[in-house]
Order: sequence, then structure tokens, then C-alpha cells
Amino acid sequence: MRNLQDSPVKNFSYIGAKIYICIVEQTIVAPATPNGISALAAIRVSGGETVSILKQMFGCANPTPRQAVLATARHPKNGKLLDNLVYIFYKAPHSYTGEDSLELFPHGNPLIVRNLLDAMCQIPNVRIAFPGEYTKRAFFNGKMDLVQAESVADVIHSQTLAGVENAQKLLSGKFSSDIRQLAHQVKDVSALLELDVDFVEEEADPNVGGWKERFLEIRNRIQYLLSHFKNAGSLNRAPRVVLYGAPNAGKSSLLNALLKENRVLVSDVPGTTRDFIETRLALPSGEISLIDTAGIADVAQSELDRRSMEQSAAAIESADLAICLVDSATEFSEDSQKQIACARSKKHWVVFSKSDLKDAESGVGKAKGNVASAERMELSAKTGEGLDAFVQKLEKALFPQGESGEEYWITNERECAALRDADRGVERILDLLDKNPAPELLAFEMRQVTAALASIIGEISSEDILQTIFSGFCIGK
Ligand SMILES: Nc1nc2c(c(=O)[nH]1)N(C=O)[C@@H](CNc1ccc(C(=O)N[C@@H](CCC(=O)O)C(=O)O)cc1)CN2
Ligand SMILES: Nc1nc2c(ncn2[C@@H]2O[C@H](COP(=O)(O)OP(=O)(O)OP(=O)(O)O)[C@@H](O)[C@H]2O)c(=O)[nH]1
Ligand SMILES: [Mg+2]
Repeated sequence: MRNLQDSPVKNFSYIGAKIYICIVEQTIVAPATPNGISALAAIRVSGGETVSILKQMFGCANPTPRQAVLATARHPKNGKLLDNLVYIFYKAPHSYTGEDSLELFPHGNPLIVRNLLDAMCQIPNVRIAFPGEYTKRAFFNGKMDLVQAESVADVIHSQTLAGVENAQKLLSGKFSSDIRQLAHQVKDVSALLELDVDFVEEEADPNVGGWKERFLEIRNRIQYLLSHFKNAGSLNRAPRVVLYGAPNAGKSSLLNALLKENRVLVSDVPGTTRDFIETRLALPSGEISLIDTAGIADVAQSELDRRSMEQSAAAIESADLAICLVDSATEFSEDSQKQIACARSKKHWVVFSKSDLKDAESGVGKAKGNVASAERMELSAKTGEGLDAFVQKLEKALFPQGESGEEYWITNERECAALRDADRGVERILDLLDKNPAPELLAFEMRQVTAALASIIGEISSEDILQTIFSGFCIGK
């Protein structure tokens, strides 16, 4: 028999013929801030070697938990000075991961960050973390459930204010506690039923009527939650707005005016813009992706023209909102009329450009008749007239006021699919209850529903699923 210390691999111990695998979690280190120059950077450390790192690099053998300490970091092997920094030590289990943890706040030079990470990795059993590994450990150590862990990624990545606020609600456990309550309700009935299954010989008559009531209630709640599913993209992704229209309509000028910089080339030569150009515009509720396209003419003059126009059409297709710009000053062509005709849906707007040039007899006068007054917008990239109103309209259309108070959207496909499973199970139960069912059958279906609900919050989950979830995270999260 060999004991743990003698074993060549620290994580294995051999006892008799059997192999016992004792997984000693390694200590992980990672930057928690982006790789770039900043005032400060943050580095996270979590695992059993944390105190050893403090001892070897800061000479601190007995750290006080949760106290910001100013100290000098030195290389554990050669004692070389690495940085003068602030650290905070967290004692297990009172940390984000539930393990001994450490946060370092060095000067925000990527070279210093790299030196510190390299130095810590010199200590045995210390390595760089995988993406999402801190949150994965937090999940395994019971600090949060799977819904909360998944929402952490959305809190960080969401590009809209509504998306951030929703993810924060999910992180706070609102959805999780709704799911727990549902699971509880199903288990309550299951418990009664299991009694009936056990004592079926005694012919105890299950109170089927009362159960139906309960399951109708459960179904209502699940369907309400399902009706609050929103594709994560639509809530968390910056909306795509495409500017299109005839050559020379003033698309590029409008884009520059909105961005308040000369971002793209403008000229009086029709066909100035060739490739479509994607920019970011910050609105109060989040950023939008604003796309300038090549003008679309009746007929392509060249192969290049044709390709540019194809690209423009593809951009319009992918837009959350496509804005057709019509030049107020020019004759209103048949082509523009066609474009206006197809720009009637909610996702398409018609905007008259160059309002500083308009006169009653010009294009805009004639065009107006074709566009319902509520949708009519005029602006001038040159004078700025109408721009504020246009931006406000964009904000209102692209960021509708989010749910207030307790309401939240489910945005995760996995969670939604599991909830649909639960819903189908409840439907089957309701169906069975109408048909004087065998208790075993009912009990089986109830276990299915319970399992589907449990999988949402990760009480049941496979390593594969967890791997997929956490590998999508940032490093250091
Ligand atoms: N410095 C720092 N700021 C941060 C984080 C962090 O890890 N470190 N967070 C990382 O996401 C977010 C805050 N979330 C956190 C969640 C739990 C714990 C934590 O230490 N929990 C302990 C103690 C709880 C308590 O004192 O009430 C625990 O759960 O036992 C820390 C931060 C955002 N800001
Ligand atoms: N007076 C006036 N001229 C404008 C306005 N907006 C654009 N122009 C002029 O219209 C011409 C075409 O502008 P662009 O912004 O390049 O038009 P575009 O739609 O991007 O054109 P293409 O890229 O060729 O399809 C330029 O000479 C601009 O200076 C405006 O609001 N008022
Ligand atoms: Mg252009």
C-alpha cells in the first residue's frame, strides 16, 4: 500500500488493488481585466495554494480576510520586485468561488500583469484558469445555481441596458426561485402519489380532482414563464440599423452627422460608398450598430456596382431596422417610389434627407404623399435640422421600455427548452388525470417534470452541458 505522499502523481492514491482518485483542485490564476493599458488591472486567484502564494510573493503567512492590503509583490523564485499593489484575501468558504481566493490590483500595464501571472504559475499546482472556471467553481461549491451562473455571462456581455438589467434580475435568483417553487409544488403532489403507489392494495382513492387543480395552476405558471422568453440576441445584442437608398441620397453624410465625426467618405459623385461600413453609435439605452451601404440604383453601371448593390441588399435583409433615405432636393424617381413602397413595415422607415434644400416643388413635396404622415421624417445632415428628433425616434423604436419591477425575460435557449419539457410533461399529467390513470404512470410523468425543472437550475446536469456553458465565458470569470 502506498500513501498519497509517495504517489508519483499527487492526485492519485493507491490502496490495495483499487485505485482511488482524489481530485485535488488546482489553484487557478487569471487576469480579470482586458489586456491593455489602464489605471489598474485585476488578477484573480482561487484554490488551495492561495495562502502559499501570499506567503511566497508577499511574505504574508497569516492574511486577514477581506482587508485591502498595500504590499510589494516579489517573484517567488528570485525575489525580484514585480509591483507595488493592493490585494484582498478571501477565506473559504466566504468568497466568490467558495475557495480561498485572492484579488490583486496591480498597475494596469499588461507587462506587469503577465509577470505576476508567470510568477504565480511557478508555484506547484498553480495554473492559468480556463474560461468560466471561477464561476464553474462557484456553481460546484453551491454559491450559485446554473441559471445564475449563465446569467453572469449576460451581465458582462449584454450590449443593451435592458439586457444588463434583465441579466441582473436572473443573477439575483428571481427565475431560480420561481423554478424552485414550481418544483416544490410538483413534488408535493408526487409525495401524496407515491403514498398511493405504495399502498395501492389498500385502494386508497387518490384525490384526483384536487390534483388537477394544482397542475392547472402549475401549467399556467410555466406557460406564463414561457411567454416571457426572449431570444438572447434580441435583448442583449446591439440592434443593427442599415441606411440605404439611391446613390447620393446623403446616407454617408447622415452617418457622419450622427457619429459627429467624418468617419466615412462623402462626395457629390454618386456611388461614393462601395463596401458597406459598420459603425457603433451610442444611444442612452445602449449602442447600436449603424451601417452605411452603397447606393442602390435602377441599373448597375458595372460589375462592381452590381456587387455593391448585392451587398446592400444583404445588409438590409439582416437589419433590425432599415432606413431608406430619400433626397428631398432631387426629382423623385420611380426607383425611390418603389423603395418607399416596400418600406412600409415597422422594420423600414423612410427619411427625407437634405431638408435644407427642399422646396415645395421638389422631390419631397411629391414624395410626401406616398408616406403616411406619422412615419414622415425630414432631416439635414448639413444643418443638423431634425437630427435630435430622429435620434429620439431611434432610441424609442430600438429600445422599448423594458419590463419593470419583478418581471424578467428568460433569454437562455437551454433553460427555455427544459421549461418546454416540463410544460409537455404537465400536459401529459393533465391528460392522464382525465382518464382515471394508473398511479405508477402519473408518478413517472411527475418525476419527468421534476427532472426537467431540476435541470434548469442545474440540480441535475451532465459534465458535457456544463463544459459547453462555461467554456463560452471570458477568461477570469
Ligand atoms: N472585487 C470584486 N468585485 C466584484 C466581484 C469580485 O469577485 N470581486 N464580482 C464577481 O462576480 C462581482 C460581485 N459579486 C460577488 C459575489 C460574491 C462574492 C463573495 O465574496 N461572496 C462570499 C461572501 C458573501 C458576503 O460577504 O456577503 C460568499 O458568497 O460567501 C464577491 C463578489 C462584481 N464585483
Ligand atoms: N445641402 C445638403 N447636402 C447634403 C446633405 N447631405 C448630403 N449632402 C450632399 O450630398 C452629396 C452626397 O452625399 P453622400 O453622403 O456621399 O451620399 P451617399 O448617399 O452616401 O452616396 P453614395 O455613397 O454615393 O450612395 C454630397 O455632396 C453631400 O455633401 C444635406 O443634408 N444637405
Ligand atoms: Mg455613401
